[in-house]
Amino acid sequence: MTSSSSTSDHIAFIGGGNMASAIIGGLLKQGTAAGHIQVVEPFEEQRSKLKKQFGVQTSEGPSAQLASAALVVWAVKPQTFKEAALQTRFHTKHALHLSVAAGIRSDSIAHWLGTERVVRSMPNTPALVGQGMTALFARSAVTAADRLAVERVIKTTGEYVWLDEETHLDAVTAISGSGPAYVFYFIEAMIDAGTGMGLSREQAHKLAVGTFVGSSALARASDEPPEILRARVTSKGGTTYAALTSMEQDHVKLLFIRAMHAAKQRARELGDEFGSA
Ligand SMILES: NC(=O)c1ccc[n+]([C@@H]2O[C@H](COP(=O)([O-])OP(=O)(O)OC[C@H]3O[C@@H](n4cnc5c(N)ncnc54)[C@H](OP(=O)(O)O)[C@@H]3O)[C@@H](O)[C@H]2O)c1
Ligand code: PRO
Repeated sequence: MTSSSSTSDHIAFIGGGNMASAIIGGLLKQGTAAGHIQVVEPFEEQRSKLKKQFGVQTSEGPSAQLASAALVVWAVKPQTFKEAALQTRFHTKHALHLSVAAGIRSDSIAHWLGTERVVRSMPNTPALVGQGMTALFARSAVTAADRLAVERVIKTTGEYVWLDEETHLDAVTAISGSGPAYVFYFIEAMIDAGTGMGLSREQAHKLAVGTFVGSSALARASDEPPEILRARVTSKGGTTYAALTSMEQDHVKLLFIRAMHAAKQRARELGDEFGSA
């Protein structure tokens, strides 16, 4: 840390919604004291939930107390980032800043906060169970010690990868940031199909979720690419072949790829729309 930075291990979250909760959950599970976490969250109901679920300190708006935070995690929506930053910047001058916001570029964040010590990230909600995937990008002024401080937080939520190019964060957003929603969408479809075929919802849920968990574990453990793993399931003239042929005829893969391009495009638009200086 630089001489001007806070040396405490206190962390402040600006915005205490879904993503902040997922990271806070990871931090607490890995032994961070709840008293070392403060959350600025304007929504009363959400503040009560955070206090009840995690025992962290909360406040409705930014205050001088934020000065004790060595790290400030920005977990507000892209649409409200600028407003929140301008309200908060006076109290967080000496902190290192970590943004999880989609699209908002580090140039904007550094400008709004008046500091170059900004790391941008794209986590995902499996962080809540310690199985998140996060990509990180550091501005050039971010020191090795700052990177370590960020890694200490992010590794409580799962795995991470550093990116050399900030623009790649938009692709990460489309793949792993939004990715859990695609997985849940396919799980939903499998449950709907299963119940439509006469299984109970409970049975279909167990089968669908277990299939995703098992297949992901197999893909991770295997040296072979997913095409080969898929081929092993697909007996000639069998049931999987029938399903995959149906999907190919309906261009499911193409449409799915197109959907991820739409997500990437939206990340870029969010940066353009809400990230101006
Ligand atoms: N959810 C994900 O899977 C995910 C994954 C990766 C990255 N992200 C990013 O994480 C950020 C937060 O997303 P989210 O899903 O956690 O959204 P969210 O659940 O809506 O949380 C954002 C919270 O910030 C609060 N807020 C609004 N203005 C504020 C201010 N001035 N100061 C402090 N807090 C304020 C909101 O309160 P109100 O509701 O009262 O406005 C809300 O509770 C976004 O930038 C998103 O791109 C999300
Ligand atoms: N959730 C945020 C969004 O939908 C960013 C990635 C996941 O915009």
